[in-house]
Amino acid sequence: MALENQKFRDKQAQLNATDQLTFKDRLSSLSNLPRFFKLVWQTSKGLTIANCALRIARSATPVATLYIGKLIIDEIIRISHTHGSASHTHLWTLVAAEFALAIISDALTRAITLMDSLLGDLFSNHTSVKIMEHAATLDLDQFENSTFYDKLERARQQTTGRTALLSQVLSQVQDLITMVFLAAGLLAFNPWLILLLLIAIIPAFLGESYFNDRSYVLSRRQTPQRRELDYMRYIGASDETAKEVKLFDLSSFLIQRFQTLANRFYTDNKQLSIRRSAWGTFFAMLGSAGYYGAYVFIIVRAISGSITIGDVTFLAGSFRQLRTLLEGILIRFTSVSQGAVYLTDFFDFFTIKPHITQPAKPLPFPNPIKEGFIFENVGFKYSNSSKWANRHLSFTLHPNEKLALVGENGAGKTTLVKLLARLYDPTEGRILLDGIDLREYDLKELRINIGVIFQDFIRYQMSVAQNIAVGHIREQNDRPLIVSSAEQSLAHPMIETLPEKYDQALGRRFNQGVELSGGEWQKIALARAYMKDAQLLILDEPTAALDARAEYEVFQRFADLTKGKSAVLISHRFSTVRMADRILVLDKGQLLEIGSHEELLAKNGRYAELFHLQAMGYR
Ligand SMILES: Nc1ncnc2c1ncn2[C@@H]1O[C@H](COP(=O)(O)OP(=O)(O)OP(=O)(O)O)[C@@H](O)[C@H]1O
Repeated sequence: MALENQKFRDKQAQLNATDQLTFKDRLSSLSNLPRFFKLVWQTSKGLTIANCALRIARSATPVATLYIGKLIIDEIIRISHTHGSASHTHLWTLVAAEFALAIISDALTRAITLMDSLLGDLFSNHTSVKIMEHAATLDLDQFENSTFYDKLERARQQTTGRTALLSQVLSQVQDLITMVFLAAGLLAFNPWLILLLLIAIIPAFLGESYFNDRSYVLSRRQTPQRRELDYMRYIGASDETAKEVKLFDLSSFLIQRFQTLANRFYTDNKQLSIRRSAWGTFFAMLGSAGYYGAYVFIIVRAISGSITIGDVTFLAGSFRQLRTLLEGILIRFTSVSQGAVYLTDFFDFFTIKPHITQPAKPLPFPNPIKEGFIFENVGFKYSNSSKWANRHLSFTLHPNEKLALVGENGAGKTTLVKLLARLYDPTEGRILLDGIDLREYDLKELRINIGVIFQDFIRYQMSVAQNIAVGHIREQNDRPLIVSSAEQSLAHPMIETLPEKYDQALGRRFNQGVELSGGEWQKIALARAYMKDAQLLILDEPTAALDARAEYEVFQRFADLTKGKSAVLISHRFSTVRMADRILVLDKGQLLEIGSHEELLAKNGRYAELFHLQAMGYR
């Protein structure tokens, strides 16, 4: 079975527009259901049990109602044969029983709907949390891969879409039990009726099955476009993009692109829907023919006197209900198996494993760092690119050293610091810390000891305090630490001017949020770096948005604050760069020069060239 499952998965992975799922694939996708129910069970044991119990009770009511109906009719005929002289008590007792049953049955249906919706909401929350938890363990590299994104997207859809699957499977079981009761009556009368029923239903089932396959294949093929459509919808109407959309007058460009995509969806879906509807009508006609065939048969038997009028109503009622139920079950089978196929995507997401993981025997991070970080012929290639972003990098970042990275756009500066923070592992070569491969160290400790602020830091739509605390979220309640971090990054005076100070909500997305300027945001982001006592501080263009005075002050302080620590700075401003102990010049991912400001000027190489170029601009 495991092998079968694996084969099925492999097949899923290769699925493209021309592939179709066979009946066998559908059946094998049902093997996802036990895992699915395990998740449901984990969501709420109480609600799951209550739901099942109510459904079992509800499944017995249709046959009981029909049978009481039959007894009522036979009783009426019996009384009418006596010209009304027989006692009516039994008749009214039967009517009262049917009435009570109708009320119970309605109440059960409503209770089941309630249970379904409660359990569905909880299930959706539970699986969303699971997805977030798992996504948090994955590598940055995996997030940058579009196949991964499609998987994540499909898994996300499952959290809400699959709640329907839950009630479908439970209804399926409930209807099967109901059918057993009803079929028992029909079988006792004439087994051929059951055969007639099957002949009437099977074409409809096969048709439904075929069209569900087609719509699954279509929807899978459309996943990337759907993401693009959502993206268009987002940039067409969001607070973050409104400024540019207005200034560049992008709305008609975006709308046109949205419409082209949306129309393509519509055309593809329309063709399928029309074909589905035409065939559906034909199969429904076949079903009706089967039903009326059986009806005629029952009537003929009643005329010949072999069954009572009560039997006719019971049998015709049973047959009609069985047909509806069986049709429902068969049609639902296709959507259940389709749902189960989608579940494969959901469970597949959880099979994606990160590569950057905790080593089997993690070493404690050295404190203090004694020999520093040594790059040994390090090279790195992004998995979605054939180009080397870094290559042949060999240098040492000494303890307490302030190293600046310089290079043109795309030279590989950010990539280098991502390797230092182990957001990626080198494709070739290795990075040593105190003589031991970085991969040997405890990952959590490593992240605590290396503080990084990237140029594209996130502006969280949360309070000022929370925006700073994200630098070391464990300390989110340590207000004095948050304030002192803000003082160090020079954000404190600005925060003091905000109406709610540290509790001020930032960003416009939520009520009463305040928007900050680019430089103010940058000071807040810088404060994150001071939240933890990291031994290596990495600032990737930390001051690009700061004015000249603020930048000067930040770096005056930075030198003080990073005493006894190593720091890596990325900057395009040479006024900042020259404050570093050494400067590493990168060109196309490779090390071109390394040395102090004076040494590199004396060398008169690329650094000197870039420095003079910028200095000229100020003269
Ligand atoms: N996530 C990614 N996937 C694929 N390629 C990437 C990715 N990020 C960067 N690159 C590529 O790697 C190379 C180095 O990029 P990197 O961001 O390290 O440059 P940088 O020196 O920091 O540039 P800048 O000064 O513009 O910030 C570039 O050619 C870039 O196109």
